[in-house]
Amino acid sequence: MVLCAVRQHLLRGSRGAWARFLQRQSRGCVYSSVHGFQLEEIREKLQAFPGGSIELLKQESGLAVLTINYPSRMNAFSGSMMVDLEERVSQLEGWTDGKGLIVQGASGTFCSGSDLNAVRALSDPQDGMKMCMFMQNTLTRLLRLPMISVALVEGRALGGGAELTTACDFRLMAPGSVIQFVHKHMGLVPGWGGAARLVRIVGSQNALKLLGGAVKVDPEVALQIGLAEEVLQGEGTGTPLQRAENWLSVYTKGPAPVIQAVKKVVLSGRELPLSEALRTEKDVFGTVWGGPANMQALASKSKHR
Ligand SMILES: CCCC(=O)SCCNC(=O)CCNC(=O)[C@H](O)C(C)(C)COP(=O)(O)OP(=O)(O)OC[C@H]1O[C@@H](n2cnc3c(N)ncnc32)[C@H](O)[C@@H]1OP(=O)(O)O
Repeated sequence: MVLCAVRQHLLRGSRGAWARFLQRQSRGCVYSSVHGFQLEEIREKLQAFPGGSIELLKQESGLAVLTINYPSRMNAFSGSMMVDLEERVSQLEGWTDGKGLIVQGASGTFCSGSDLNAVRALSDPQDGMKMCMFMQNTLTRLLRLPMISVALVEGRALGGGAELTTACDFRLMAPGSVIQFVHKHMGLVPGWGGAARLVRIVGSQNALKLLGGAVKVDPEVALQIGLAEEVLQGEGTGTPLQRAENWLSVYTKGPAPVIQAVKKVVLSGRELPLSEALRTEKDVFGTVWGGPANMQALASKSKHR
């Protein structure tokens, strides 16, 4: 089992509840050496397909912006960007002040999936499986970050790009944007965990329609089926990113330990059997009970009218 320094840190001290949750969930990853997954080997293979980057901007407010940046290929994922993403997720795992995350694409479009040049070169099934395991691990860790995450979809989210949106807690769509699981047209199914997550977000009937028909999902349909939370209307009220930040700020207002605890209890409820989820909730509760925010609220005799 490869365990990065950040997650080793999480396994210690005051973050015991979260550490136990991650332990139960294979330390946040799905695959390890037990499954034939060799992190360094696949990293090296992916690095052979360079281009683009994944930018991370952490703000003092506790909000971070992750940008998929390869505009000349409509922000397709090169191999080196897959490695970049894994590194950025590690940085976010170690961010004690983090409360919220927005994932966006550069230059007004989200992401057109994996870079078809890399896909062609990695068309051997064994390589495909390795890439798939690598991205499943990374996107699972992204979804399990102890902060509230939003995919800001402008332009197109295609293939792996559509899968990436499902690794966030919420999806906000700009007018005219599209989420499309184009895999069927490529003779594929999702491999980055997008199908499993999509079923949990929109239900199996809707997921079957979206994957089976490679349907172009516009914001209105996305709202109807619960894929998107909101369409970011409002010309003249700032950029889509500013509007997404405003939307997210409602949920990230307050001290980081409390926001992180909220995400942790929801995540354990979503992922664990009830008895285990209840035990995790108790553990997380113990980290905020009698904590600074709790004591301050009690001292100010707050009323919730
Ligand atoms: C498990 C993962 C599964 C996957 O993700 S498989 C990949 C699924 N994605 C795709 O098949 C997207 C293919 N691309 C397209 O359909 C179109 O390029 C797209 C995104 C609708 C944009 O169309 P247009 O606006 O007409 O622009 P365009 O086609 O001229 O594209 C601009 C430049 O971007 C490139 N591009 C777009 N998507 C790419 C991709 N995924 N991999 C590699 N290159 C890609 C495209 O080749 C073009 O480059 P160039 O200007 O011809 O050098």
